[in-house]
Amino acid sequence: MTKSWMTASVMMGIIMFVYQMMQPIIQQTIRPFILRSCNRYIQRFLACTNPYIEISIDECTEHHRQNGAYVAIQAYLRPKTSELARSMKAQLCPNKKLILNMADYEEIYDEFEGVKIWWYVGKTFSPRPAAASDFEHRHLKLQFHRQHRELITSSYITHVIREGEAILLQDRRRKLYSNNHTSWNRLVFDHPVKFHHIAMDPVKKKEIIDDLISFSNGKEYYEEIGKAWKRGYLLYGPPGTGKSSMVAAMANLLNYDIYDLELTAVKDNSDLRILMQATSNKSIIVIEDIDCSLNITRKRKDLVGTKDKEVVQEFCNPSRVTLSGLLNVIDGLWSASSGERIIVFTTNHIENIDPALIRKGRMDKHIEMSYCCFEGFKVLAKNYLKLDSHELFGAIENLISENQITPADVAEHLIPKTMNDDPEYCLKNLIQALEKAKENRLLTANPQEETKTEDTSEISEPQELEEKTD
Ligand SMILES: Nc1ncnc2c1ncn2[C@@H]1O[C@H](COP(=O)(O)OP(=O)(O)OP(=O)(O)O)[C@@H](O)[C@H]1O
Ligand SMILES: [Mg+2]
Repeated sequence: MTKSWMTASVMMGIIMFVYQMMQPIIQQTIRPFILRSCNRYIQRFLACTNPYIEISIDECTEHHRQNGAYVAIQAYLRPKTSELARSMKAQLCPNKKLILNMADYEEIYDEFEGVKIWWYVGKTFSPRPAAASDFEHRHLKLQFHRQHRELITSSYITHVIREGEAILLQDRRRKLYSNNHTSWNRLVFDHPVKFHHIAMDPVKKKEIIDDLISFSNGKEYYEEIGKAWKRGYLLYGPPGTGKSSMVAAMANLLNYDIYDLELTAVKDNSDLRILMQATSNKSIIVIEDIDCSLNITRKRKDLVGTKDKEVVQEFCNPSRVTLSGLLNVIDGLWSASSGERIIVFTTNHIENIDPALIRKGRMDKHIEMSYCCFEGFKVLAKNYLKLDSHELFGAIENLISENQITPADVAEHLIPKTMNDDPEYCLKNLIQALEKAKENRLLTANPQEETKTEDTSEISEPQELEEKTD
């Protein structure tokens, strides 16, 4: 009996000794291993019982940059936030628009193809922030039932980001860039003109709008046919017929920036290449008065010695940009970039432009901006006088069909000059000007019948215009 007690005591002593020896190993490896295994089983158990999946989108990337996906999702959620959230954060944008985002820890739901999805704004804190701004880390968490995993990961997230980007594009302030030798200066582009302000044949206007919209929605189509996603427009017509206004209306319709390229400020072809490469997608690159910008007019040699304003300008022009340089840069830009771009040339003298510059494929659509027609007048009367009809419209219709008057001239007569100028007064003003122009035209056609000489109409007559434009 005593012997067995002694053996047991020795055994206990050995066990205690071995345990003491093993303790550090148990603490450092075995215990964490057991805990990790338990944790994994707990996680698995929870995953079996919790059917929801979460996706987290951080506000900033690892390099402390703003995460584009977060910004786009936030924009997508804005309409739902203002409708559903109970706690929101208000922010004033540079365009003076108030936007509402979800406040921290707020949750809202969304629905996609009949599936319910929850969005939640979470926040974590850095124990050792590198900077004060690094202390908080916000994230958006998306939660959905696991049976919709395929739909959410393959379609919903793409849909959210695409929609969010479209909202951001709509909200952003567009830019107007103008160039010096090799760089662009940026201004906010706030021109208010829209297509409904443009006076022109309504059928032609609709055709242009449709063309622009189908271009801007044509990413897949252009990919499919293997063509760079670009389109060229040539706007031609007399001064004051709305060419520059049309470019602004195009930018407003498509939400594009405008690069107003002044070729006379560009030293040579290589500087032109640098400038063109610095333009961004979703933009209109416009070269105004292309025929006077460069030494590229077709009749340059024939015109030497004349007093034509453009010819003088042409020979004073220090730019060494050439026609072939311009063609190479345009074609190079188109073939090097797949982005959405429009290039517009405007001119008063289409006949002076080298056909190579405006051939189809470079300038896909040639749009003539011409004198004001009656439909155009109605647009201007609506814009300036808020008139849809008036008893004087009949007289104006007849007079407009007999005269060539630019929309700029019509606008000038319609615009009230004082607070007391009512719409009828402005219409009478226009009628008077049109009658004077008609009289003038008849006199010029038949000088013998000259009776009055004091006419000083501001309206351009066809003969005068031809003199100016030749
Ligand atoms: N078609 C038009 N529709 C509405 N307004 C027009 C139109 N054409 C001209 N205007 C008015 O006349 C002003 C001058 O027009 P705009 O500068 O667009 O003409 P333009 O064709 O570019 O002339 P230019 O050949 O001299 O550059 C505009 O600000 C606008 O108020
Ligand atoms: Mg213009």
